[in-house]
Amino acid sequence: MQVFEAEFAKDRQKFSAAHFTIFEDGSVERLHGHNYRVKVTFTAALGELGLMFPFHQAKALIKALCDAWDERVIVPTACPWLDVDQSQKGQVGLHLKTPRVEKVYSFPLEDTLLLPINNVSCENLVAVFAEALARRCEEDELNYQSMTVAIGESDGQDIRMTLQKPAATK
Ligand SMILES: Nc1nc2c(c(=O)[nH]1)N=C([C@H](O)[C@H](O)COP(=O)(O)OP(=O)(O)OP(=O)(O)O)CN2
Repeated sequence: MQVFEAEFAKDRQKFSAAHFTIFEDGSVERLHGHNYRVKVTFTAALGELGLMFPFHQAKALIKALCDAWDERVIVPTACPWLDVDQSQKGQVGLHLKTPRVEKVYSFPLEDTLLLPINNVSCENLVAVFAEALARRCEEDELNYQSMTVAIGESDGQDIRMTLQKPAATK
C-alpha cells in the first residue's frame, strides 16, 4: 500500500512563550522566551479522489493549537522542585526550590500555560503538543496513520517525536 507524507511548516505555525529550563544539577535558567516554531508531518494512505485529507483541515488544527500556546509563560506543574499556588484568584504563584536555586514568581493566570510536565524542555513540549494535536485530530476526524511533530526554540535546532494514530476504538 502506498503511504504518503505531508509536511506542514508554515511560518504561522509558531507560538511565543516564556520559560526556564531546570537541569539535573539543580541549576535553573533565568526566565526567558522563544518564538517556538512547529512542523508537523502526517503519514496516510490516499482516500477517495487521491487525497490523504484536506490540507486546510490539518493546517487549521495545527494553527489553533499554536494560538492556544501563544503569549504564555509555560509552567511545569509536575516538576518535583516547584510548588504551584493558585489560591489567589486570577494569579499563579510559583515557589521554585532546587538544591542550588530558590526563586518565587507570580503571574496572572491568563498569561500562563500550565502543563503536566516536569520541566519545560523542548522534549517535553513536543510530546505534549503531539498528544494535544492527536486529540484535536481525533475530534475533527482527520484521517492519518502517524504524525511527527518537531518544535524548535531557534533556527537550526528541532526536537521531534512521532506518534502512531491509535487504532480505532469503535
Ligand atoms: N535537552 C535540552 N537542553 C536544553 C533545552 C531543552 O529544551 N532541552 N533548552 C534550553 C534553553 O531553553 C535555551 O534557551 C536553548 O538552549 P540552547 O539551544 O543551548 O541555547 P541557544 O538558544 O543560545 O542556542 P545557540 O546554539 O547558542 O543558538 C537549554 N538546554
